[in-house]
Amino acid sequence: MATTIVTPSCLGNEIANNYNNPPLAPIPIIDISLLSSCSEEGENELQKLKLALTSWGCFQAVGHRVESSFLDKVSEITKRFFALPMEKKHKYDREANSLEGYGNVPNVSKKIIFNHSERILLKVAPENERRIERWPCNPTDFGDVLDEYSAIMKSTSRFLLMQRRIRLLNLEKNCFLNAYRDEELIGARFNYYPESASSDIVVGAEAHSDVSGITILLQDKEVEGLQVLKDGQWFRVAILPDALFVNVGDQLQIISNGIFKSPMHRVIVESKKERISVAAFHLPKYEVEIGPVQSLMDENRPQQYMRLKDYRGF
Ligand SMILES: O=C(O)CCC(=O)C(=O)O
Ligand SMILES: [Fe+2]
Repeated sequence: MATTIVTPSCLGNEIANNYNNPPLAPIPIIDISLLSSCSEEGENELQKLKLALTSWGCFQAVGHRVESSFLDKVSEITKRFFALPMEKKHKYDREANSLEGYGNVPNVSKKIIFNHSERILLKVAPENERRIERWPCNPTDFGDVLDEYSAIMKSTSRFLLMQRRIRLLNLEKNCFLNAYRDEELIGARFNYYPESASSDIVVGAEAHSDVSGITILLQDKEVEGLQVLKDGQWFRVAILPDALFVNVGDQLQIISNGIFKSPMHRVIVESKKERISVAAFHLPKYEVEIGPVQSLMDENRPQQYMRLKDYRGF
C-alpha cells in the first residue's frame, strides 16, 4: 500500500538526502483520550492535532487505551511469523495481480541496499472480504490476535476521522467518513527488516507516502528506523514506548483539499539489528469516488485535486 515507488531515475535525489543520522523529529505527541473533551486541555490538544496534521502530517498517539501487553502480543506474532523458515513463509506468497500476501520488493541499486525487508499484507476489513485461508496459521494465535487488532484499528481510525477533526476545521459532522461512504477498507501490513551482514546503508523501505486515508503504525519498541521528510529535510522518528504513530495518507490529503499533509517517509535500518513494524492502512473502498470536501474549497483555496476513485498513488 505504499505509493510513490522510487524509480531508478529518482535515486539521485534519494542519495542526496542525508541517510546518515538525520536529527530527531519534534513530532507532536497527542493524547487522543483528551480529544473528545471540551475542557481547555481538550482544546489545546485539538490545536496541537491541527498543527500536527497540517505541518508534519503525522503525530505520536498516546492515551489510545490499547493495552501495552496487547501491543507486545502483536509485535510478538509478527516476529514469530518472520522467524519461520523461508519455505513456510512462501506458502503465503503474494499472488499475481494481488497486493495481498507475503513478499518483498526487489533491490534496485548496487550501491545501497534497498528494500531490505520482508512483508505480508492482509486485508482485514470489510470482514466479508477477508481471505482467511491466506492468513498465517503459524504462529497459531496469529489470526486471533490480528482479528482483535483489526477491530481496535477500525475504531481508532474512525475515532480519529470523526468528531474532533471536523470541529478542527469547522466542517459538518462526519464529512470525512461520508467521503468514505461509511465503509472502509483496512489492510494490515507486517514489515520485517532483517539484520544484514553489510555495514553499508540499509534502506528498509524507500521514500514513499501512503495510499491510505490514515495509517496507524506500531513501531518496533527497541529499534529505530522510521524517518519523515519535512520541508526537504529528513528527520528520525523517535521510539515512544506504546505510542502509535499516526500519519495522514494521500487520500485524506485529497479529501482535505491539501490541508492535511500526507508525509513522505522511509525506513533506514541499522544493519546489526532486526526490526519490525505493523501498519494498519485505513482507506475508502476502491470503488468509492473521493474528492476534496466542498466546504474546504473557496476562492482563497480552490480545488487542488480532481475527484477520483480506485486511487493507487499520485
Ligand atoms: O516500518 C516502518 O516504520 C514504516 C513502514 C511503512 O511506512 C509502511 O508500511 O508503509
Ligand atoms: Fe508507509
